[in-house]
Amino acid sequence: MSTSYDAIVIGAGQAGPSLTVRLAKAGMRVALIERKYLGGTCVNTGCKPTKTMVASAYAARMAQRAAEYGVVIGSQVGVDLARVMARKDKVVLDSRQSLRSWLRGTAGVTLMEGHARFRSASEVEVDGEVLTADKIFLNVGGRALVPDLPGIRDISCLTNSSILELDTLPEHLVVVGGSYIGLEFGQMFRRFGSRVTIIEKGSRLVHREDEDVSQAILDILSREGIGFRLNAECLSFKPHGRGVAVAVDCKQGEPEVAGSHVLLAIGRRPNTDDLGLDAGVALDESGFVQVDDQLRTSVPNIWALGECNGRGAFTHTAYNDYEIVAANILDNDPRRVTDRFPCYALFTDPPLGRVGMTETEARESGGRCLIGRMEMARVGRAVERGETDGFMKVIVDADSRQFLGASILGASGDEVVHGILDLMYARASVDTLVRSVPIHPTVSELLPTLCGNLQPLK
Ligand SMILES: Cc1cc2nc3c(=O)[nH]c(=O)nc-3n(C[C@H](O)[C@H](O)[C@H](O)COP(=O)(O)OP(=O)(O)OC[C@H]3O[C@@H](n4cnc5c(N)ncnc54)[C@H](O)[C@@H]3O)c2cc1C
Ligand SMILES: NC(=O)c1ccc[n+]([C@@H]2O[C@H](COP(=O)([O-])OP(=O)(O)OC[C@H]3O[C@@H](n4cnc5c(N)ncnc54)[C@H](O)[C@@H]3O)[C@@H](O)[C@H]2O)c1
Repeated sequence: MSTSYDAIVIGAGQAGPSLTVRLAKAGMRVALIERKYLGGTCVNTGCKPTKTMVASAYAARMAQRAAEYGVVIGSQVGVDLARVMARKDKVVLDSRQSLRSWLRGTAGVTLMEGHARFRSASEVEVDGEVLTADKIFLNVGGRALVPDLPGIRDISCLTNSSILELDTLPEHLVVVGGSYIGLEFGQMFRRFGSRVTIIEKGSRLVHREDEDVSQAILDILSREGIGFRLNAECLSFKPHGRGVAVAVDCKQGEPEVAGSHVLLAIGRRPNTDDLGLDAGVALDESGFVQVDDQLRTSVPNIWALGECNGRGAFTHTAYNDYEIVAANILDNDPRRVTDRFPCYALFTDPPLGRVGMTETEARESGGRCLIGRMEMARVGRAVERGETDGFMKVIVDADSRQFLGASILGASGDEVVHGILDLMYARASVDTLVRSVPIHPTVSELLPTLCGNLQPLK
């Protein structure tokens, strides 16, 4: 016995729910299967809880700096982790609940709880129940990578999910991995009052960024009292007192870091190993589903969206995958993955807003480029806010005069970078920005000045 649908969506992450509703509104009978929490990583263990906690950490930091602003706080500033977590839990639960109401309230949608596994290219099994459909969409996302590092089975180690359940503040949090997850959690817990050491295998933080960006972030976080161990090439763990000792085998410094807690933040792996994909869907060597530019897999009528296809590891890329698939299937609009520009932010304080090429990539491209750079200390609004760390950098094609990329590390950098991103989508010339009249006093108001002083990239 099986139940037939027009479409099956596996995973209620950042693409699945929107696609489900869109297909149902087009008249299809759609089954959406989720094995854990509606909203997937972003809502439950990713963006939403972390940015809610980053907001608490920012409040703590501003309270600690209050005297610099002439604000007097009577007693010592403290952080109540239980209340930080309760605030985070409310934001997460509200979001999950509103998603549930939306899906339950949409005619044509059947929401199923359970783990989905393929039986054949058109049949999926959930807890013994078999579903069939002509069209199947994978939105299964990913989870923290926890490799079998020496000693890891002898200790208790946190991931981005379990750290969100802590009820006491770590005395000394050792973070393994100096990229998005490690830096966001590292700065947050430092501001809550933990001692924090970040261990990174590479020679610098956020290695995808330009060296000046990596260095500036290291300097900013070091000034907040975070310790770093770079070049930690040979990692191992062992129990130590009530905590963990992490052997780092660096070329210099102490060979071991002992902490009360360890957070592993060394990347993600796709949830494709337990889907029964031997039904024929091709994976790459890291387990990501292979897709074409319109997100079709190697099996006709199976699509893969979001992090599991290896074409983006962000909420906005997963959501754009939904837009691409819906446009192709329902609107006869051939949208493609390669239509989008890479963009993301690192939500440290100050944040890093990024779009398009780095300076290094522009140099490697061999094209004729222009570069502009300005320190945040020159930006009036940053001075007024007392947040002058960082700099802005733009890269422009010298021939077309269109933007190739930008790195905005500084106050509101995550927002300011959209001024450049919008112009990239408009295929507009840098001169459009140079001639614009921005609002004073904002950080964005310095973009025309920055872009009016471009130099050849050597
Ligand atoms: C700590 C952290 C912070 C982040 N911060 C940001 C940020 O600020 N901005 C940003 O853009 N991105 C951020 N990300 C990345 C972002 O969360 C992910 O890229 C995004 O959630 C991926 O969405 P997705 O739809 O591909 O998958 P997911 O959101 O992971 O959803 C997949 C869903 O599929 C379900 N599932 C898996 N297998 C099955 C199965 N066999 N049967 C049924 N259900 C299944 C899972 O339970 C899950 O609910 C962050 C990630 C982390 C870990
Ligand atoms: N702000 C955001 O948008 C945001 C925030 C958090 C996470 N994310 C998403 O989550 C994904 C995963 O983030 P991440 O930070 O876990 O992974 P990552 O792949 O970005 O970085 C992993 C880091 O760990 C280091 N590393 C790997 N093995 C190591 C080892 N044995 N010892 C020490 N260091 C080691 C790597 O050199 C690298 O710097 C990102 O790709 C991103 O898409 C996004």
